[in-house]
Amino acid sequence: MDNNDRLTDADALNEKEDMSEKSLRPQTFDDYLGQEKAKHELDVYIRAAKQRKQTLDHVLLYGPPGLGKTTLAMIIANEMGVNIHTTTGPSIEKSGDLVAVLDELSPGDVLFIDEIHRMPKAVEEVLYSAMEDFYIDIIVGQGTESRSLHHQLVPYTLIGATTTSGKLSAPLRDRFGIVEHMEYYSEAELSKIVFRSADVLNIKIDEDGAHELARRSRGTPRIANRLLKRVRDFAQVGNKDKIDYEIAKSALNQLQVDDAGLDSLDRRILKMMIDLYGGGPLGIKVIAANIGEDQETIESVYEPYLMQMGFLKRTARGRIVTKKGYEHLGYPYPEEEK
Ligand SMILES: Nc1ncnc2c1ncn2[C@@H]1O[C@H](COP(=O)(O)OP(=O)(O)OP(=O)(O)O)[C@@H](O)[C@H]1O
Ligand SMILES: [Mg+2]
Repeated sequence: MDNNDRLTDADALNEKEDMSEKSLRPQTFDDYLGQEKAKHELDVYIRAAKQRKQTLDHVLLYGPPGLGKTTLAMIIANEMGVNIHTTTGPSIEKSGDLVAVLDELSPGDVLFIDEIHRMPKAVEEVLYSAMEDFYIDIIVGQGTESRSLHHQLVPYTLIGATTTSGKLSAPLRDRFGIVEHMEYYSEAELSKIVFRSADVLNIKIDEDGAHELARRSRGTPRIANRLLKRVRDFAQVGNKDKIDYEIAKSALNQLQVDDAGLDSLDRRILKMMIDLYGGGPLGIKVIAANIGEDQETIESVYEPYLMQMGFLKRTARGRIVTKKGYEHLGYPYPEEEK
């Protein structure tokens, strides 16, 4: 099965969906639901920076896809009253690309680098001084003729986003004054997000319908929004003018999202571990090889949610399926020592 088509895949969207995401994207802290800790801290730092008439310190946002990192970066720029320039780690191939991006900034602007852990090492090293002291040493000429030019930059705020902070080198990580971890959303928060999105998209949904969607959205707003649109299709075709519990439930079942929000690939991981390896312990490489997904995706997308749900546990010897995981799949739990 092509994993890019998976409904609960929170990763990058095609352009069409991205367009409608824009209208769903909250613009202010008030509209940005959940993430109370990050929101509160950022609100304090932003107000303090504004009072001092300084740029905001560099911010690192990390957490699984679809939890609102890009949205939060845009809100930060918005609340600071500055422009945001957006790029991605892998698209900055050479240090020259980075210089070009930095030279476009006006004083105080936000530079948002998505997937910052995938920036080439050579570029990353140039970024160190650009972050710390707002300058870059540019090497001109070749061999013995080469010399370095001190290139001054305007003060700016770098916001980096990454799905796993462990992928970031220590020197880069240390240069972020503010580090915020994005949490999975609670059902109550996701319900509110579903209501807000339904309102924006002109979809009628009742309390129980919204709750059912929220419960099965992997704690992830992007998935909640996507499921909402698909469930609306089922409601429309079934001649219902409002999404209620029954429609939400039957649509989500047809979409193969189970009542813990697990999709077919989540379940395949657990099943494989039980059927082939007695529930573990298993190394991440073996899991990735058996599932046919790359290790980074397993580690940043699937594993965090399975662990959050308590279906998977990390031990010193590797990953194991928990009793709760066995029970969720309807397998008997082998009671000997695990
Ligand atoms: N706190 C929130 N409140 C309401 N809607 C939200 C919130 N966070 C995210 N969303 C919705 O979820 C969508 C995805 O969020 P966003 O693109 O910011 O995620 P991301 O963390 O940047 O994901 P990725 O790692 O894939 O880049 C947004 O378009 C928005 O509609
Ligand atoms: Mg993003």
